[in-house]
Amino acid sequence: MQSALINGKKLCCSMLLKNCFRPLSAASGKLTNVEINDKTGVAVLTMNRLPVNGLNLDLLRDLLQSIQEIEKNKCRGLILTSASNTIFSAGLDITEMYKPDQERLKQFWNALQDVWLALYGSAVPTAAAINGHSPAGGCLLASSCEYRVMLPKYTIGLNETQLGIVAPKWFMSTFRNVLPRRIAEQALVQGKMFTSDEALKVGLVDELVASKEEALIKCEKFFASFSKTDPIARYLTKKQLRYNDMKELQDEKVQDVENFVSFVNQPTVQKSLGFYLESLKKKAK
Ligand SMILES: CCCCCCCCCCCC/C=C/CC(=O)SCCNC(=O)CCNC(=O)[C@H](O)C(C)(C)COP(=O)(O)OP(=O)(O)OC[C@H]1O[C@@H](n2cnc3c(N)ncnc32)[C@H](O)[C@@H]1OP(=O)(O)O
Repeated sequence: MQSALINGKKLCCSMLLKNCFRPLSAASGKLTNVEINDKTGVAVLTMNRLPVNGLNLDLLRDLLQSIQEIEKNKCRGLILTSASNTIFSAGLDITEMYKPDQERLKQFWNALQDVWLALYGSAVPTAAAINGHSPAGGCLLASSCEYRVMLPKYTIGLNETQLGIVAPKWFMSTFRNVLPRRIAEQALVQGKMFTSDEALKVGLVDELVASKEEALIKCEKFFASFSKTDPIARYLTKKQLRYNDMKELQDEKVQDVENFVSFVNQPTVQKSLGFYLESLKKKAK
């Protein structure tokens, strides 16, 4: 039986998951759910916008609120996962970008920036239990965490170029923080979607496991590996390592929204998004 060291105590892994979760009510919005493991202090943040966890403005706002509440509660770790059995997140909800309301489009991008800044820069250690496909924005969220565990037979990657769109610099920095530069460059220009096995091989994910329960246990073990590390020293080290990536966006936040809005509104981009949405719908029929 697997076990993990939590607060200096050796605990059987099934004990880590059974009967010890309580909801963090302030953080549970309509589209996210947060539960804290009372034994370990680890929060599980579940995206619950089914069927595909498309990141629309509302889900992004709920995610931000949840991440902030988890930080406020000084949880020992944050595990990001999905309520779906097959999709971690389908990435940005394309309907937010196709024929958009201009004011909402700005708010949408601003919300994505804020979620990224909060997750990438979180003082609480972060991990992703990737229990399904994770394209584009889904991959961005997972790659912003410090550790990733994935289930087999799914795909993950930044596929923007395949959609005729260009991933912003901070998407690319997030990828480069995880992958060797050459692999990141090749994957980004190709818009490559990695299978779970390929993702493990290149280091886009840290481990593969057979079930969501196992993924959560692995994430708990990752957090337990910090039991002898000073939490403030840990956070300040992470902060320094990620400082340049975050500063780049913080300094250019307004310009970044403008770039996004102007890019998305280009007729050729609108056309690509329209075709893509149509192809997704046809596939669903
Ligand atoms: C010159 C330099 C300038 C630089 C400036 C920078 C400016 C920035 C540019 C903009 C960057 C924008 C970045 C975008 C990142 C993204 O995240 S884009 C989204 C990418 N996502 C995808 O490509 C995923 C697409 N979906 C799928 O591949 C599949 O749906 C799935 C594998 C996730 C799930 O498959 P399955 O289980 O078979 O479900 P489906 O039947 O396909 O889907 C069910 C249902 O959901 C709808 N849907 C799926 N994904 C999305 C989505 N991302 N958005 C909206 N809707 C989605 C799908 O159409 C089905 O709907 P219906 O049931 O038919 O209504």
